[in-house]
Amino acid sequence: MNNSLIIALDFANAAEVDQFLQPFAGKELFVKVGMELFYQEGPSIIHRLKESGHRIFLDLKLHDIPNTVYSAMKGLARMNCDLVNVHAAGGKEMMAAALEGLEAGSVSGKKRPYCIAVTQLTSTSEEQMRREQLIGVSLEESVLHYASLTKEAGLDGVVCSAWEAASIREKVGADFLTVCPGIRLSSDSVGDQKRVATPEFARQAGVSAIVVGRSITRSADPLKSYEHWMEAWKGVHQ
Ligand SMILES: O=c1ccn([C@@H]2O[C@H](COP(=O)(O)O)[C@@H](O)[C@H]2O)c(=O)[nH]1
Repeated sequence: MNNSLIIALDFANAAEVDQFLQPFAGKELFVKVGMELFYQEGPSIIHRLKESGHRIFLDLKLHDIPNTVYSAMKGLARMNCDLVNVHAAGGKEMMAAALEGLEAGSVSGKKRPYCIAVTQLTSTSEEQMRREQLIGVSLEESVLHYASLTKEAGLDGVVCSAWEAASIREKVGADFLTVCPGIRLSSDSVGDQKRVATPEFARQAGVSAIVVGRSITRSADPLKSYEHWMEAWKGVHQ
């Protein structure tokens, strides 16, 4: 899990995924399947990606009452993904239920998937959080609070921006996963993301894994772009 670059497969259907993955034939990637793709293709896309040897982050960000999340996670566990997630805003009881569901549904003899919680979306700014969520502390304090709740619920880590990763590691522990989207090269457009960071910054902050979508998936040459990203991200890890 550590030092991974996870490609966000934000595509409308399996045909688009196949087209994107064509130049990567023979490479074993770490990919993220989110709502857009999963809601169209369902579990079959997970099975296909697994058959090709890819590791999978199933990014469905569950957020509901504990009983519902327990049952949903029990079902998702059967797909044997590597990483799944919930929203920390659902609360400690909901997060603990997610973990119980995962353990109950996991394929026998296999380790359950890692389970992490979204703190504040990387598309949320501090000003927006204060105004819309009526949270009266700084964004970093809010993220740290959610990270502590997540740890207390027994989960493996959080989704956060690279800006909060070092404080989270300091507060919650170095083995607690920090999975960070909102990563951009300095030449990339930021789009809808608010808390962005470069891969170099993420690496220096000790981030466990970065999630990269459009910078690779929308590039004219995705394989070249991926290799460039791997160099920027992994360079110093080697
Ligand atoms: O806080 C979050 C949680 C999830 N995401 C997801 O990551 C990717 C980022 O894609 P880019 O194209 O690199 O912006 C996307 O799938 C989001 O759903 C996030 O960005 N922030």
